[in-house]
Amino acid sequence: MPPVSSTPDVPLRAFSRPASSSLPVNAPPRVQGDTAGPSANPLPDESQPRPSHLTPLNPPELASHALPLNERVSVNNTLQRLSDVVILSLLLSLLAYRLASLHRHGTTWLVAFVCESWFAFIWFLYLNARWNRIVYRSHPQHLANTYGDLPAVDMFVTTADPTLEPPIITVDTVLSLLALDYPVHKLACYVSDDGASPVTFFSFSESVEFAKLWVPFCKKHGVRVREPSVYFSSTEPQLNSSADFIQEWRHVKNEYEELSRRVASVNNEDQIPNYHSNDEFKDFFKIESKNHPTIVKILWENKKGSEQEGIMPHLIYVAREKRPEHPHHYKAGAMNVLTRVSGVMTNAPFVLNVDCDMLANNPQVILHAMCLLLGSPDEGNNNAFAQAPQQFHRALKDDPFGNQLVVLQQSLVPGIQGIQGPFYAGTGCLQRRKVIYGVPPNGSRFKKKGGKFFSRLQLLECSSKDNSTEMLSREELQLFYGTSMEFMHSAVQITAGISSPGLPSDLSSRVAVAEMVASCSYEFNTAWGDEIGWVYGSMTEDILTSLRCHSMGWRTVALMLDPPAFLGSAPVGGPASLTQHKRWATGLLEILVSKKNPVVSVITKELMLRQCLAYLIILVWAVRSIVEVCYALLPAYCLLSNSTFLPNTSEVGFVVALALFVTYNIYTLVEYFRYGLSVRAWWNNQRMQRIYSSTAWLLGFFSVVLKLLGISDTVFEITQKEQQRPGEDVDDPGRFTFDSSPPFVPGTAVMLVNLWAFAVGLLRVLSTTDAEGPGIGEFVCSGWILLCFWSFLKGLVGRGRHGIPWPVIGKAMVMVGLFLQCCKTA
Ligand SMILES: O=c1ccn([C@@H]2O[C@H](COP(=O)(O)OP(=O)(O)O[C@H]3O[C@H](CO)[C@@H](O)[C@H](O)[C@H]3O)[C@@H](O)[C@H]2O)c(=O)[nH]1
Ligand SMILES: [Mn+2]
Repeated sequence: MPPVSSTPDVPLRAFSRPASSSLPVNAPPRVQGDTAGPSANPLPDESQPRPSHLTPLNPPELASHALPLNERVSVNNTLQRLSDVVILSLLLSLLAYRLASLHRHGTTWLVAFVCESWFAFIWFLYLNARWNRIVYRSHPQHLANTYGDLPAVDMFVTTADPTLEPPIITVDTVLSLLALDYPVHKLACYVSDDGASPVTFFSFSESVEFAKLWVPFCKKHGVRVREPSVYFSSTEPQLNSSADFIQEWRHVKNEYEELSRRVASVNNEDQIPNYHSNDEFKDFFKIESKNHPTIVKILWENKKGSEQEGIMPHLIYVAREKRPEHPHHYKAGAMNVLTRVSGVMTNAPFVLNVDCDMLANNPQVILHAMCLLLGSPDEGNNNAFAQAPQQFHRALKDDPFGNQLVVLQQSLVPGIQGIQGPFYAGTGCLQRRKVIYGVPPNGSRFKKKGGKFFSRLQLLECSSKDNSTEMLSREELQLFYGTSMEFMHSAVQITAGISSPGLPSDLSSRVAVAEMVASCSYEFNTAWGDEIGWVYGSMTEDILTSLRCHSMGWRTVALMLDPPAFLGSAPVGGPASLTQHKRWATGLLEILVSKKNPVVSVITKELMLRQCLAYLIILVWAVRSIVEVCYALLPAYCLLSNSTFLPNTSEVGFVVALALFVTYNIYTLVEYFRYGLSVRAWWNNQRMQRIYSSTAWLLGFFSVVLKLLGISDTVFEITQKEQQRPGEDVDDPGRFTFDSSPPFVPGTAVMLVNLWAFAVGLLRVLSTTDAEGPGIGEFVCSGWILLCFWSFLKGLVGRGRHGIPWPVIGKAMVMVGLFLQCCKTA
């Protein structure tokens, strides 16, 4: 759905829409990428001197008469609130009924009571997060009037494995960033390659020549989607296009096809042309991806005074040092290295980061984001970052793996925005560099000055305001930032808000320093990974880092644009989807059981209570699995042991349970309709929710338990990125696939148990007239679970990737046997 414009009836809160803005909300000025002619770029023409009456203003000093950069709009959601309350009341009524009749029933009622209390708690968390809905509209056309001088932005892209993440995907993503509508000399793009792969490096060095064609082409013709594979596969020149345009279009297309052919033809270093004779590659000779020194390469420098100045932004390749004996902290470690490397090279006050498979889909994305971050405190100066929701391209129809997150995000993000703001999601986010350096928002101080670091940073802040950094000794600064003088200097500029960092124009002179700050011992005895940078200690470093930001008292804002700001790829197939959910559940539980959990931050820091409750929705995923599995086994248990866990049809409680079942499903269904989705998408999400919770989330729970017991550490398993697999599966890519990884075992067991129980229960009903024992409710519930696990049922008879492997079935059988034993002894 168009996220913002679908709410035309909303009352405006803070600003009224200025008469001068005739553009539709958030719509890009031009969307025809295939017609010739310059795009209606809201940026000031860089070649023209600025009119003298437009004085450039620094963000904090924005004049009050300036046209608003954004509007804050609160959405009327009375009906939503009402439905949320109705469902909560039904849940509470059911609980009350259970409590009142507990003495008449056995343990099954107690178990049901505990599970349903948990569900009521979860529902309450959702209710809280959806209560106040806020959306923002941004007006990039007003930026040109207000800001002659836009702040610089460093763009980070991470990749880690050329097999799971084919380099062409990363190259395409980078091309889409380089071509964004933003002054070229204000941008720099840094690529982190955790695989230290010569193939990835080769792909990038090959892409530079094409980028020099692509970036000017996009800007000249106002191309809508600036990722070449998407652009060329979805656009043809229109009939009325000029001959010149068509010729240019063909040329660029051919060059792109040539580039992708060259990149695709290289799978290992032996296939790289002139690999051994080319000096460019000598850093990669004989290195292992997990054991090598830092490699920093300037692929393109937008050099002042050179012939090609301004053709495209800087492009820098970084493979940080890796040694087997040093922990690398996965993506968080990579992001921290990029922060430091860019700090000593370009040191932009804003940082944009995306995952390797997440293309910039809206060329004005940075401009829109700036509208939410610049201006007066009212307008965005107090926002730490602008986060775009995760949206996906080439998404499978009807969301067969329930991982396109449409409803989850559309319903929660505006709600959380009404509290302290959306969470940092690891990708598609423009943030202030000073927030990464642990600087709290203006005027906000910690209630409890526990950490030495923060009081020192405050000291740092006041000392640098009067421009005398001597107040902090070099040793003290080192404790935060590490030993590099150059980096410390750059960090002080950022924390003090000095806008024009006096960095050398010659990037190559900074390579040696960059290599030093990218070494793996650099962070020893510093605040990196804790109070500075991306936070270590969780597989979901994004949420942990997000939590620190909100705990400092920052607000954040969602970047919901139409067309969407960024588009990523959602995993396809059972194994990849479950791997991702397992990592998320693991990482989120790691946060919940750590000292950095939000409950602690509410008490000791500036995290708002309601924001903490919003975080809990996701942090409890792994814990939820235990309850969900219990509840999924409950009907089977009753059918097998001839008992009940639901009120029978003659009791009032039955009506409550039925009403709950019906309202909940109608509520969620209506939600799917509201966002333009189908019944099938709704069902897929309902059933995948049940599948994730008894497979991936459960395994996530156990990996954290093992970590807490010190038995094994948690690992970041990279998601396989979408790849066109010719031949196989093209007709049914949405069909569930299996492999022998552990998450499939509990899922198979839950399915088998319910299958067995349903059959046993049915036989009993047919053979006796006993009025005691399970009733319609237990049958419906067990049948519902079987429907949810239908793909597992099909997996019993499926072949190849569509069949559950025998070892998995075997292990599941053992679990089923144990469960049946429990039912007997009960
Ligand atoms: O050691 C590593 C592992 C991963 N990555 C990169 O991290 C990104 C995300 O990895 P991916 O396997 O695609 O995970 P997703 O589950 O798709 O990512 C989501 O979840 C992650 C946390 O679990 C966040 O970091 C991501 O930003 C968020 O998009 C990719 O660009 C990887 O190249 C690294 O740079 N180094
Ligand atoms: Mn990803």
